[in-house]
Amino acid sequence: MSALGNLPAPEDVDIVIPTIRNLDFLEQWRPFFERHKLIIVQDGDPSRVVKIPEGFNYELYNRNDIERILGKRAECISFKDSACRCFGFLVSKAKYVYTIDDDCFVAEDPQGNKINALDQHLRNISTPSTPFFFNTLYDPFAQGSDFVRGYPFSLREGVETVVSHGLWLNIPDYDAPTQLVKPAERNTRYVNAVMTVPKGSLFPMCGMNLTFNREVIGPAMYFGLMGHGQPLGRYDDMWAGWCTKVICDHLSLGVKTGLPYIWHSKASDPFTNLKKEYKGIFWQEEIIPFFQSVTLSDDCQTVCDCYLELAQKVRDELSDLDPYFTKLADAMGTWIEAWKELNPEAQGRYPQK
Ligand SMILES: O=c1ccn([C@@H]2O[C@H](COP(=O)(O)OP(=O)(O)O[C@H]3OC[C@H](O)[C@H](O)[C@H]3O)[C@@H](O)[C@H]2O)c(=O)[nH]1
Ligand SMILES: [Mn+2]
Repeated sequence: MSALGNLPAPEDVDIVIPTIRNLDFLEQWRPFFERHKLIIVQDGDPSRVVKIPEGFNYELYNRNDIERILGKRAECISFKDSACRCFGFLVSKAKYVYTIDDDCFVAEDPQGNKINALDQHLRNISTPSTPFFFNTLYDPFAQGSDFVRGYPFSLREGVETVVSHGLWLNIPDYDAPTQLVKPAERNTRYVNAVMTVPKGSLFPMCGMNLTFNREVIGPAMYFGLMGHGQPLGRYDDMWAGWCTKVICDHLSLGVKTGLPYIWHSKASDPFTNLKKEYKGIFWQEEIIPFFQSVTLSDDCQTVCDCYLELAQKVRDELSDLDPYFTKLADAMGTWIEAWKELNPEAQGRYPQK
């Protein structure tokens, strides 16, 4: 089946970029980005001037803006960590968000064509996902693909796709221990596939090259408390991904991963990363079984309701692991309060079925 949904209009897609750098990388993306609004979340010193190439339509927010807009609720937005990007999700008014790191450039496919990552994400998210039964020819809605023999016809309609997770050539998104033992490893494998993450399976969501339906799953895309004053780093996107996937499974919404690729240019320091990650490396051995065992009640009416129920479960079941999880559960609640105040129209509806 090659049903390619109608791609969203430029005004329906905002691009959120967290940054402690300058944004020269945008020059490479200009053909693909310049019709979209950029929401730039400037982390670190708010007095630093961020150089933004001419010709882009952007909103720029620094820590002072975050505190001005959110007041006391700003405490749920991380400082000195890329997790700050979720503030951009909060203030966007677009149906879709694409978030990308400022050291990610336009990649080329094996034929040497420049990859319009945003276009591929929008194709992914504009066609259904198939979480209930794995299609061995990958995404059946991609051009030149279909459902294979034996695939139940009753399941071929699929479900609404709300997340499209892209990948990275050159510097892969490895954790610090892997970076340390494989410092020279570069990802040169271009796998031409998009697939649905099956229902009941979690996945490590990376925020480097990610698109989602903000109106539906935005409330679950809280990049957890990291960075300054927190015991953890580099688990912000992972936390958002685990919460999102549990809620998507509950609401029969779809998550796809695979194409598009971007070219990730900078390997961050593995020793710094180890200091940020190390608690997460053993905590996640308890966190993953928690998310795998979570069941959400049927009377949750919206993603916001699901998220608040999930936050309560975090508070009840993970606080013995470390008091941090009580703080994180509180921050999840604050996030939803801020979301509801700034986005009353986007509570994350149940699928209309
Ligand atoms: O304190 C900070 C540090 C960075 N940023 C911005 O976040 C983006 C990612 O930063 P960087 O490329 O230095 O980190 P990586 O290790 O490559 O990124 C991975 O780990 C962190 C995130 O989860 C990220 O998505 C992963 O890919 C970049 O735009 C920095 O400017 C920041 O805002 N504050
Ligand atoms: Mn990077």
